[in-house]
Amino acid sequence: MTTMPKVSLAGSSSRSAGDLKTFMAGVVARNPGEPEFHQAVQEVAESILPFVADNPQYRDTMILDRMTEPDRQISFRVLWQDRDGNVQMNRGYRVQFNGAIGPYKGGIRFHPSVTASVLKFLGFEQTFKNSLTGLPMGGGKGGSNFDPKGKTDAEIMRFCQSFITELYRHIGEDTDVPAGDIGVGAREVSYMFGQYRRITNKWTGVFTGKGLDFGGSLIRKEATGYGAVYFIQNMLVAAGDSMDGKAVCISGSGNVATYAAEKATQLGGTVLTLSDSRGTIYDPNGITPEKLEIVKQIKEVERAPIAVYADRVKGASFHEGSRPWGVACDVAIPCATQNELEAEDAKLLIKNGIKAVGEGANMPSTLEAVHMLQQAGVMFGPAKAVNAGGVGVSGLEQSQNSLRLSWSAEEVEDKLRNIMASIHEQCMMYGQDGQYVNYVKGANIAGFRKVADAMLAQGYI
Ligand SMILES: NC(=O)C1=CN([C@@H]2O[C@H](COP(=O)(O)OP(=O)(O)OC[C@H]3O[C@@H](n4cnc5c(N)ncnc54)[C@H](OP(=O)(O)O)[C@@H]3O)[C@@H](O)[C@H]2O)C=CC1
Ligand SMILES: O=C(O)CCC(=O)C(=O)O
Repeated sequence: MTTMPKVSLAGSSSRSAGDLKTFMAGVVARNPGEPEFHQAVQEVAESILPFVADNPQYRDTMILDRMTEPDRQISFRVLWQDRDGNVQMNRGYRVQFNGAIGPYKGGIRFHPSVTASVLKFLGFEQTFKNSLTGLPMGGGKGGSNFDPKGKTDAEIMRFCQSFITELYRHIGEDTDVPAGDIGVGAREVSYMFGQYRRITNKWTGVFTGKGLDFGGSLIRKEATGYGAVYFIQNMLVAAGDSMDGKAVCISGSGNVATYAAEKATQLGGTVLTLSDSRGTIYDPNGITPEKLEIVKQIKEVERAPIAVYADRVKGASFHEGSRPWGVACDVAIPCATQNELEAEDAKLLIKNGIKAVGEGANMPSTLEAVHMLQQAGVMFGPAKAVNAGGVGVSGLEQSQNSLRLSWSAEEVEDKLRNIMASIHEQCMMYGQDGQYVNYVKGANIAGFRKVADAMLAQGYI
């Protein structure tokens, strides 16, 4: 039997096993000025460090420290021409966070708030999430501070083409397979895929979330929202309850929010809210399937603000600048962006008798809010488990592309349901704390083990 020598890292002072404060001091020293990344690492470290302390093969190799360091990250200049003929410049990024268990996989985000810190937090989270799906996918994330809002279709296309003219050399079906995220849907993925194909003269499954006529998978568009609600349904069933008859508050009105609302309604819930960066719409009568078609028309076709819903639907109101969390509900599904559910919001939810929170967005709750909800005994599903259905179906899209096959919607949704049930089981296995299931701990430990074991088996990587 061989023994691994101990590893030390620049910026990591020696610490006793399980010492969160010293661990985080090392992370902050190595990654200054990256608050979102620090937050994501801390959320993981809080539950993993005690587990690592009990397992010498992880403790002595400092594997968690190693997992906080991306395999590589690149940033590049993106020049594009606007509608008036002016040259505009943005910054593009790809963080290839961890490739131990498969090709890098994760979305591309176009939003003015994109920074290296935001993409590192997303790539770190993605590594654990992809591990939980059971599919061979490493973690990555990319994007740009480009703001697609108000841009013409031609401007979007020129930006996507320019972005890929640099990024194409770093991605590939067996290397790194991007997809959509905030500000990047089928339109943007298709422009990027087209430019990749033009440059390389290859048709490969290098992107997921493509158009259905050229390799996209049925149910990919719906997968993140549907998967989130399947996960929440699993949590409720495990507690002897179900989604049926529940009042549901959802934030956001993009891809994840829309299809979370659709599935929650199909399972018997009543969706009361949606939102966007301008405010919240409240519909006390519930957003029925017919009204959800109005939402899709507003958001997917007209690309207009969700406030328009209140102009078109009798009884609905728009609340400028407010979040949905003050509306009394049984289930809350934050589906917009990071840190959109803070301590004050958690307090309101608890006061109004919330039963379950499932994170559809990535890291939508602050650490303080998570702790408050857990201490109040609320079922809390973390993003890396709850929203893993999107990347799960992306993995299925990769399989279909490799096989040169297309599966039916029923077949894909069946597999999605199984993936979400399996993630729920893994969380239960590692997260049971007496009567309470700590899904944060469960998801972190289950996701961590597979990646850590793969890294250790592959040597010093
Ligand atoms: N798409 C996917 O498959 C997956 C997405 N996710 C995560 O889900 C979340 C939503 O992504 P997705 O639905 O794809 O993105 P979309 O771009 O389709 O929608 C984003 C929604 O969030 C709102 N939003 C964005 N930023 C803010 C903000 N600062 N404050 C309030 N509202 C905001 C947007 O409003 P507005 O239009 O006004 O900006 C919009 O309604 C993200 O965290 C993403 O990382 C996770 C897994 C997979
Ligand atoms: O489908 C994918 O590859 C990525 C989805 C994603 O970006 C995410 O899970 O946050």
